[in-house]
Amino acid sequence: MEIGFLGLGIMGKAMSMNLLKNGFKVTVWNRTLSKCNELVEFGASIGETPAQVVKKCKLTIAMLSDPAATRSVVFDKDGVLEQIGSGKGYIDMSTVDPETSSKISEAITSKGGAFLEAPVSGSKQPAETGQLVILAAGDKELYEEAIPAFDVLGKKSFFLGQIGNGAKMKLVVNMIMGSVMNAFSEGLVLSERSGLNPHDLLQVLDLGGIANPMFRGKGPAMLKSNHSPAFPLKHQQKDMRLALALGDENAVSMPVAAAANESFKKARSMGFGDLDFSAVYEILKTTKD
Ligand SMILES: NC(=O)C1=CN([C@@H]2O[C@H](COP(=O)(O)OP(=O)(O)OC[C@H]3O[C@@H](n4cnc5c(N)ncnc54)[C@H](OP(=O)(O)O)[C@@H]3O)[C@@H](O)[C@H]2O)C=CC1
Ligand SMILES: O=CCCC(=O)O
Repeated sequence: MEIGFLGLGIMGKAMSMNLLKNGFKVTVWNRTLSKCNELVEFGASIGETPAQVVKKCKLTIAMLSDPAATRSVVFDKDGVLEQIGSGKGYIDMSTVDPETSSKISEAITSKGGAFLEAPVSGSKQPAETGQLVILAAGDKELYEEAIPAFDVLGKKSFFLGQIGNGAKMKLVVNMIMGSVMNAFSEGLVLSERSGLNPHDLLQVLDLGGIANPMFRGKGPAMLKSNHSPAFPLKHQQKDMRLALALGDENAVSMPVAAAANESFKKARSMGFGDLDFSAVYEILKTTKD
């Protein structure tokens, strides 16, 4: 199957590379076109615009930064809408809000195309090793058609029903993750400031009921102030913002998430947006009375 792939950032590059390595023909496009070259070395073709990619491929996947980017790639000149139509499918795997996803769905289906939202849980390494968790919703037939690709990209796919449910699930998961990252960072700083060895804290956490891959994977690097980006902080803050908006719409009080969002905003304002979201630790570490 020939697959189109739009967006070769941290995630898109790893995911499209994985598809290539597993025998799919892939045509790639990225706003900064030079980022396509590395994929070409592994057998990818280049489309010069999103419209060109959709024209060539029956199925096109997008993995873009945020709602503005996903809307632009669909609705702007040379965008997806110019070539989508009957017999073609478009799958947006970016993390966006349900409203953005619905608008894109309406536009694609009104031209006769099929649409699936399919954001993912899992970061750079799971993307490289095909261990993502896929949270799909929308066109069930397109979901079935995409399963061979999803089986390469992920360890488990969920079909969650109507458009918006994939986006909501992803935002809830990342709202929890962002809040936990703040609590974890506060714990690391508190252990250090109160005279404990934070490496001991990591070991204690790992043996108890709240042990998890995030503490295990990121903790040692955080203590060295290594925040090499797997999941950029600016995207985590975007997800907190979108999750808080979902909370507003549903009258759900979320004071913990709101406080976490403030920390991520502060970290962005200090220039940490392109670092890993673990860099929120740095703002807590530098705050003294
Ligand atoms: N990194 C992670 O761990 C995870 C990320 N996600 C989500 O996946 C998506 C991608 O994340 P990630 O790969 O980390 O992000 P990156 O910041 O690494 O990449 C963003 C991509 O979006 C493109 N882009 C940005 N703005 C525009 C625009 N206006 N028009 C066209 N293209 C645009 C960039 O193009 P260019 O190269 O030209 O800048 C790039 O290809 C996000 O929604 C994120 O929340 C989901 C799970 C995990
Ligand atoms: O959206 C990003 C998720 C990152 C992760 O699951 O580690």
